[in-house]
Amino acid sequence: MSESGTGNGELEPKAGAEAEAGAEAGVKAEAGAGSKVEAGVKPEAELIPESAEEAVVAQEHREELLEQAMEESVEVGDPGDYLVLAKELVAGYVPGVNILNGCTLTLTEGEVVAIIGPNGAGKSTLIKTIFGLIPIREGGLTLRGVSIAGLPAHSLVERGVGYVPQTQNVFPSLTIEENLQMGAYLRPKAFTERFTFVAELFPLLGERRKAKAGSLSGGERQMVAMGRALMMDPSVLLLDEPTAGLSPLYQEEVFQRVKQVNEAGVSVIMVEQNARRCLQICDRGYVLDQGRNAYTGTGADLLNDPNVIELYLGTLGKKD
Ligand SMILES: Nc1ncnc2c1ncn2[C@@H]1O[C@H](COP(=O)(O)OP(=O)(O)OP(=O)(O)O)[C@@H](O)[C@H]1O
Repeated sequence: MSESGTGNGELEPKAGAEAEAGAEAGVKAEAGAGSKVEAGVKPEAELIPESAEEAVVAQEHREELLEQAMEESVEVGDPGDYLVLAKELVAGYVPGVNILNGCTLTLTEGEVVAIIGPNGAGKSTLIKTIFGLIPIREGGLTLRGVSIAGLPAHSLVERGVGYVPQTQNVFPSLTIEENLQMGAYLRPKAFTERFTFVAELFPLLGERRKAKAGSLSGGERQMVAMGRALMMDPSVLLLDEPTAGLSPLYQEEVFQRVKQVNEAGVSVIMVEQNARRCLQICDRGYVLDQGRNAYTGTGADLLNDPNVIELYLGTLGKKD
C-alpha cells in the first residue's frame, strides 16, 4: 500500500487533503502542484518537509481509505447487458506475479469509460489484457455477452475492437495514407470508404495524406494512430494514455477528438494520466490501485468524491 497515490503529474498524492486542512497546508498543496505561492506565506523550503510522524499518520490514513474502498466489490449484471465486461480479471507478465488482482470493468454501448490511478496501478495492463495481449489467469472477458478470453489481438480486431498503444503507435517512415492502409489490412476493399470516414473526423489526415508520419507532431501522430485503429470500423476503441507527452493544447485536442469519435458511434475505454480532464469528458470512470478497483462512478461523481480527490487528484480535483 505504500505506493498508493504516488502518481505522476495530475495524480498528485494527498495534496487535496492538505489543502482541506488549512491555509498553510493549502499553500503546501499548491506548492506541491507546481503552482505559484502567494506573498506573505512561509517559504517553500519551510513548508514542504513534514515530520516523520505526520508523514506516517497521513500514510496510515491513506491506507485506511483505500482499504475501505477496496472492500466494496463492483457489482455487475449479465454479460449480455454490456458491450464489454471484464470481470474479476487476474493477469500478469511474470509467472506467479499478478498485476491485475481481480479488477472489474464494464462498457455499455455509446460510453466513454476512463481508467485512472497511480503509476503502476495496472491501467495499461488492464487495457492490454482486454485486447488479448496478456493472458488472463482468472476471471472473465466478454464482448456483447460472448467470451473473448484467450483470443489473440487480431481476432479481436475482426470482432470490432480497436487498440491504440501508448507509444510507437505509428510507422514514422510511412505516409499518413500508408499508415491508414496498414489499419485496413484485414479489409483492403473498404479502404476508400473508411479513409473518407476517418478524414472527416480528422481533416488533417486527409489534407496531409502524403506526409510522412515521422514529420508530424506528437498530437498529430496520435490522430494518425487513432485514425488507423478506426480504419477497421471498430465498435470499441481502447486508448492507452493518448495524451501522454503532449502539450496541454494538444492534450485538449485529443480529448475533443475522442469525444468526436465517440459521437460518431464508437464506444471508448481510455487509460489516462490527465485524470481530471479525462473525468470531465468521460461518462464513467474507474480508479485502479494495485490492480484492483478502488473507486468507480460517473466522471462527475469521481471528481467530487472527497476520497478520490484526497488520494488521487489532489488540488487538481477542485479546479473548474
Ligand atoms: N512487459 C512487462 N513485463 C513485466 N512487468 C511489467 C511489464 N509491463 C508493466 N509491468 C509492470 O506491471 C505493473 C503495472 O504496469 P502498468 O503499465 O499496467 O501500470 P499503469 O497503471 O499503466 O502505470 P503508468 O501510469 O505508470 O503507465 C508495473 O509494476 C510494471 O512494472
